[in-house]
Amino acid sequence: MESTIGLEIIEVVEQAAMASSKWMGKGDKNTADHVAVEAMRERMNKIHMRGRIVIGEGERDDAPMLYIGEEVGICTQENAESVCNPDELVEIDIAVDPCEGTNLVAYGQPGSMAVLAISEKGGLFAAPDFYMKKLAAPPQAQGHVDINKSATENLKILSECLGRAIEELVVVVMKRDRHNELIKEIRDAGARVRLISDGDVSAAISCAFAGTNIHALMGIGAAPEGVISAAAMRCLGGHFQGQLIYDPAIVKTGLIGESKESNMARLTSMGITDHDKVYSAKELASGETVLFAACGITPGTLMEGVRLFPGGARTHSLVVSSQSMTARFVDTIHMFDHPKYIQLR
Ligand SMILES: O=C(COP(=O)(O)O)[C@@H](O)[C@H](O)[C@H](O)[C@H](O)COP(=O)(O)O
Ligand SMILES: [Mn+2]
Ligand SMILES: [Mn+2]
Repeated sequence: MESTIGLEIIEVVEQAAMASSKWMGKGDKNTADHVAVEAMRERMNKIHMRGRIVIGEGERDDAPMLYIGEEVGICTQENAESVCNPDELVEIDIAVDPCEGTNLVAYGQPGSMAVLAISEKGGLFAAPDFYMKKLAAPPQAQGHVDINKSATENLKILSECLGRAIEELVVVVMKRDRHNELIKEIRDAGARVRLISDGDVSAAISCAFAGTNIHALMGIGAAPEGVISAAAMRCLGGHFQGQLIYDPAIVKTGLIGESKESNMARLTSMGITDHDKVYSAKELASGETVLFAACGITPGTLMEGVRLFPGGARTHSLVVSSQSMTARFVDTIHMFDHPKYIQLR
C-alpha cells in the first residue's frame, strides 16, 4: 500500500491546502473549507485505489462530499473496469480533514493544514462526531504519562522522561472555558501554557518532534481529529491517548447532542459499549499499515503555509508511515498553466 499511495497522498493534501489558501485571511471559513473538500476529493478520485471515507465531513445528508461511507479512488468510480480490476486492490479506510482549522485560515492565523490518514479496511477507529479528551506527548514519555493521572502528575513524569525542569515544559491547550481549571493547574505546577484557538492536530503531532518547543497537548477537542492525530503519533512513536466525552456539561461549547443520556445511547447504538474507555494510539489507528499526510495551509510549528506567487505556489508537507518508520518533509513548487520552466521561489 505504502509504495503506491505514499506519494499520491502528498498531492491530495497539497491540492486541498492550495485551494484553501486562496481564501486565507478573507474571513470566509465556509468557502475556505468547501474548496479544500472539493480539491481533496477530486485528487483522491484519481488514485488507483478502492478507498472508503471513515472520518469525513459528516453524514451523507449534511455533507455532499467526503461524507462518511463515501467511496473514493478510481476503482470505486463508474466504468472502473476499464482502468483497474477493483477485486485485486486492497480496500483502504481514509480519515480526512481537508481544512483542519477553518477559522485559522479565515482569519490568517497559524496552524491550519489539510490532513488525512489511511490504513487498510478496519484500521482506523470510526469515531463519532463527539468530543475527545486528549493527551499527546513526545516518544520519550510514551507509556509513562497517562490520561487518567492529573496534569500535575503528568508534568512530573514528562519532566523526568525529557530531562527538563517542569518550568521548561510547554503544554498546548485549546482556549475554551472547559479548560480553565486545567490551565490553572498546569501553571500552578510551574509549566507554561500555550493557548490555541483552534487546530489541535498540529499541536498533537508537534509533540513528537524535538525542536518544536511543544511538550504536551492536554484537554478536550474533537474526536475525529483525535483519530487523525493518533494515526500520526502511532507512526511517529509519540504518546497519544483519547477518551470520548459525551457529557455536554463537560464540553461547555459546541453541539454535542441533547443530553448525556441520549449521547450514551447513541454510542451504544454505534457498538461503543464502554463509553469511558481510554484509547491508545494503537487502538485508534490499529491497522498493520498506517500512513498520515499533512500540508500546511497557514504556517505552523512543523510546516510552512502555502506561499502563492504569480503563476504558481510553494507548499510544505509531511508524510509519515508506520511501515517504513519515515517522516518525510516535502517542499514542492507547483507551476500552474503549464509554463515552459519551473521558477524557484
Ligand atoms: O480547531 C479545530 C477545528 O477543526 P475544523 O472544524 O476542521 O476547522 C479542531 O482542531 C478541534 O479539535 C475541534 O474541532 C474543536 O476543539 C471543537 O471544539 P469547540 O470549538 O469547543 O466546539
Ligand atoms: Mn478539524
Ligand atoms: Mn475541517
